[in-house]
Amino acid sequence: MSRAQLDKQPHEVAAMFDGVASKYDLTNTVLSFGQDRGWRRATRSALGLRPGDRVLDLGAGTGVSTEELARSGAYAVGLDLSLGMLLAGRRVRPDVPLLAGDALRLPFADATFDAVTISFALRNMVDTGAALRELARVTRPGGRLVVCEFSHPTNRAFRTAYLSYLMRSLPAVARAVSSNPDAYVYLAESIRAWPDQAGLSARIMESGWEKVAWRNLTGGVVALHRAVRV
Ligand SMILES: C[S@@+](CC[C@H](N)C(=O)[O-])C[C@H]1O[C@@H](n2cnc3c(N)ncnc32)[C@H](O)[C@@H]1O
Repeated sequence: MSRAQLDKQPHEVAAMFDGVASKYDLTNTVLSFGQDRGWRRATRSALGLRPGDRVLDLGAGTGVSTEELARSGAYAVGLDLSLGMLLAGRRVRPDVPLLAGDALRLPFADATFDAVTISFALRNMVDTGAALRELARVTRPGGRLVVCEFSHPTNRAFRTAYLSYLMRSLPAVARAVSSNPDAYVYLAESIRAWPDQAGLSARIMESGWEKVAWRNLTGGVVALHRAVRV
């Protein structure tokens, strides 16, 4: 897959997720060996939410990540570009507020949220810096950001085994489970091309955020980056 194919335009990304929406939650749990639940709990905990806080879950998809945030007693709202993902979410999570919209033009006033978060979606955005700046715009000064995203395992032997799983086994498993296996070839390629923990940290710092720190989950398969709105 070429770099050009990885740089998908927003309507192409939305169409790709429309195609996997019906089995998205199940496929995630299978491909991550059930680790996804722990990653979502860790994201909620890193946000330090208090009851009544307003939190935006950007790239919420089916609302599986938004639902976890609401467990803290915060008012959690999800936003996504793919109507297919939102409709699939509406069917199984009718109580989770989910809105249609684009990360680069969020339909919220400045400083609306106490906290913002994005799980496994920043990697899909054509302009990462612009999405992070737009998240900063809708967050109050001192508000928190947590990015939960695939990253790069730190142990060399584990990294080699993981890359083999990513590039060989994952597309094969996706062929058996998913309604759109090509989307999982894109997933593997986009993870490999994504910046490492320090690289993403630098990008966040350049985009309206300070006090950036990260924590690896599952040996660095996923990293949680925390930051505070300048
Ligand atoms: C891998 S899913 C993540 C869903 C959910 N957050 C989770 O943790 O499972 C990525 C989501 O990002 C959404 N997305 C990609 N680009 C977007 C954009 N520009 N604006 C809003 N959502 C976007 C996609 O439609 C997709 O539903």
